[in-house]
Amino acid sequence: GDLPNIKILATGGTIAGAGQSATDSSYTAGKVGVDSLIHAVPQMTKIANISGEQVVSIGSQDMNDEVWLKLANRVNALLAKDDVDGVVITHGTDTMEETAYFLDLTVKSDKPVVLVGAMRPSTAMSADGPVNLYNAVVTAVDAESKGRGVLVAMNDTVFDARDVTKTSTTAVDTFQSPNMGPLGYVHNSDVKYQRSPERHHTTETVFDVSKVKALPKVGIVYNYANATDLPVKAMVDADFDGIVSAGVGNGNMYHTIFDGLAKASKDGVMVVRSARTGSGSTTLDAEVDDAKYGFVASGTLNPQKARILLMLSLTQTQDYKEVQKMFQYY
Ligand SMILES: NC(=O)C[C@H](N)C(=O)O
Repeated sequence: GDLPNIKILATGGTIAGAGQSATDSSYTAGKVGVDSLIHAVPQMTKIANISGEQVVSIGSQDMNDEVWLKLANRVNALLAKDDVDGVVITHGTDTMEETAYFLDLTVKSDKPVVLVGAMRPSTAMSADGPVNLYNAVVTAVDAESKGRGVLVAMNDTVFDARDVTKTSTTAVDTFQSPNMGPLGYVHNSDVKYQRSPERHHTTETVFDVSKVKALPKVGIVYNYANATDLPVKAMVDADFDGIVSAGVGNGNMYHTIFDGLAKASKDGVMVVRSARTGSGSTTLDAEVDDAKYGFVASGTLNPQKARILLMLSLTQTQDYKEVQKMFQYY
C-alpha cells in the first residue's frame, strides 16, 4: 500500500524487560524480542509497514563503542534504501541520550531516526513501552520530523539528541531537555513541533565512522569536594587519548585534578571541561584560562555527550583549537 516503511531496530532495555508480576519493580532488561514488541502494538500497522531487526539484547548500562559503530553503519545502510522511510530504535533509557547523540553525529540521512524506550517493564501495570513505541512510529512517519536530527520520543514528548538527558532514575517523565526544552509533543497520533535544533547534525557533520574499527579512548573524571586525582593518573597511564572533566559549577576542577589534567594536556591528552550541574553552559575562559592550558570548554554538552563529541573529534584532528570549534558547531 501507500504506507511508509519503518524499520524497528531492537537493542534491549526495559521496553523489552520482563518481571515476575505486574506490581514488582524488579525485572531483567532485554528479555523480550523485537517480534513480541511489534505484536504488542498492532495499531502501528495502520500507520506504517513495520519490520523488525534484533541488533543486540542488552541493558543499556552495557552499551559500548562496538554496538554504536554497528548501529551507525546499519542505520546508514537502511536509510540509503528507497524502500526505507525511517528507523525506530528501541533502547534502554540509561544511556539512550548517548546513543542518540552518537547517531546524531554519524548518520548521513535526513530521514527520521527515533529512539524510544520505557521506564516500566513490559509486564508492569500501566507499562509505558507500547504507547511510547506507537508514538515513536508516529514521529518516524511524520514528514515534519525530516531533517531535525536524531530524535528521542518518550512520554508523549519529542526531544533532540543533543540536549535530551535522563533526569530521574524511575519517573516516566525522566527525559528532559534542560537547556532548550522539547522539540515537540505527540498527541492523537500527531506530532506538533515547536522548534528545531540549530547545531550541525546528520548530513551536516564531518564525522564518518564507516571505516572506523575502534574509537579513540576517552574517559570522564568526576569532581567533588576533596576529590582524588587517581582516575586522572590511571587514564594517563593507560594512554587515553582524551579526558572529560565533569566539573563543579562552570566546569571548575578540584585543584589536584586541575594539576593532573594541565600536565596531561601538555603531554598531548585532549582535555575537555564540562559540568556535573545538569544544565547550563561550560563557558570558555570563564573561571579557567583555557588558552593557557589548552583546555576545551564543552558548552551545553553534559559530560557523557562531551565524551562522544571528543571521541569523534579525535578521529579528525589533534589540535585543541579545532576541537574547540567542533564544540561550537555540534
Ligand atoms: N529504563 C531502562 O531502560 C533501564 C535499563 N537499565 C536500560 O537502560 O536498559
